[in-house]
Amino acid sequence: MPRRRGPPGPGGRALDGRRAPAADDARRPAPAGLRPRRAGGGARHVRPPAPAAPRVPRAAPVSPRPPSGGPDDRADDLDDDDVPPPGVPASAVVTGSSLPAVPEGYRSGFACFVGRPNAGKSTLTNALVGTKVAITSSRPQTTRHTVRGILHRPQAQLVLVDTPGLHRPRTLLGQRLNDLVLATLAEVDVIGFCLPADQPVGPGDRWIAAQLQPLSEGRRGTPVVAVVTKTDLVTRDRLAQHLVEVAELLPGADVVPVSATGGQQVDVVEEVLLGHLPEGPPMYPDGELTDEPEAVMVAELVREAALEGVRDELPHSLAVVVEEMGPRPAADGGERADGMLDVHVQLFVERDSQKGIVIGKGGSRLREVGTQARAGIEALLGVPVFLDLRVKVAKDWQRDPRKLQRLGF
Ligand SMILES: Nc1nc2c(ncn2[C@@H]2O[C@H](COP(=O)(O)OP(=O)(O)OP(=O)(O)O)[C@@H](O)[C@H]2O)c(=O)[nH]1
Repeated sequence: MPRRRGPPGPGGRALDGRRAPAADDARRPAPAGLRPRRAGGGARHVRPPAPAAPRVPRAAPVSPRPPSGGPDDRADDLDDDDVPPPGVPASAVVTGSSLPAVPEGYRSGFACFVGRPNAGKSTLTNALVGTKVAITSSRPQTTRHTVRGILHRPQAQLVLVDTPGLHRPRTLLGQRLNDLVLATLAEVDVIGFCLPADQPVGPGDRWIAAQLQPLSEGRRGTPVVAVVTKTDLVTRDRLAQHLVEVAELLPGADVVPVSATGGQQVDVVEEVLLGHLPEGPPMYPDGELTDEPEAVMVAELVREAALEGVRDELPHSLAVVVEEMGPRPAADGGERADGMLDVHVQLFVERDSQKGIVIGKGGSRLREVGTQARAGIEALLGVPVFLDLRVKVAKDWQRDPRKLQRLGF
């Protein structure tokens, strides 16, 4: 049976299905490594331009399996056949022949949000982009890979890189996520250090500040902006005190208080970040809001739904992989008029007891997760979706290098 791929990618669609106006050129950046190649010349980037190539599949190649409607309650361990190869396909650049003129003084570049888990980085990323490109939850360490959201302004383009929360790692996964963040920080033009106003500046923040110091003082001299998040949760007095603590932690840095959920000062964060970008042409086509592969976005929507209402260690133990995504054939083997997609998703947990929680009594919880996730996926893809969720145990995957690799970390 041939492997199937996902539907053609809807470049620029966000997790809530919103899509900016279509781009009039066909440039696509490459997500491998932080820097995409610049469409308009590439002078600022080290990598040589890739040969022009067709759009890459946005769904990970996956192992075929028969469609099925219900949860799989077998307690299997992860093995070579269980997980498809790591899910983020390398993209490629397609260079447009007629690029629009870039206004004089146009700026473009990367900003990265960094901070402790749960500091509000993803929520702020979504607020700045104006749509949902990253999943959020009240559970710490929700973000597990770097997510790019793209802001298009008449005089500038800002690529926001939302990173996993920096923390003292307790597992190999935690270590890998920290390494990913530190590698990202070394490449961006400006760093937004998020410090939630409702929590005192603590040892975790001081540790992050120490990681940032060599970057801001090094050859690149990357500017650090202190972004005090969740200001709606504290009184004015508490906020004033917090701002003083932050200014002491990061002497000389711009400090911007913001409430992403309340929409207060989001424009100021944007203005300050844009002010630190170098001059240069846009890197992404107009209208592109994210370069997340579709299969990753689908898996993230399922994980976001599954995170609802679970406690303790379970959020950390949950991993989600899209195994297969493809059009459901009509009865005669041709194409269905409604374009329905079959989407097969595997949820991994670390222990049998966790599996029971995720599935729920008689499969009730998994059904709820499926209903919520399906709504999000249908909004994203714009077609009806048959969503097949299965739960498996991949014992201690967060600490197992082989399993981590199979899960894309
Ligand atoms: N009241 C309030 N809540 C916020 C604000 N920003 C984020 N939150 C909440 O804080 C929680 C964590 O937000 P995220 O954006 O997921 O935090 P994060 O820093 O990306 O978290 P990790 O992925 O764990 O690193 C969520 O429940 C958000 O709704 C804000 O401005 N005000």
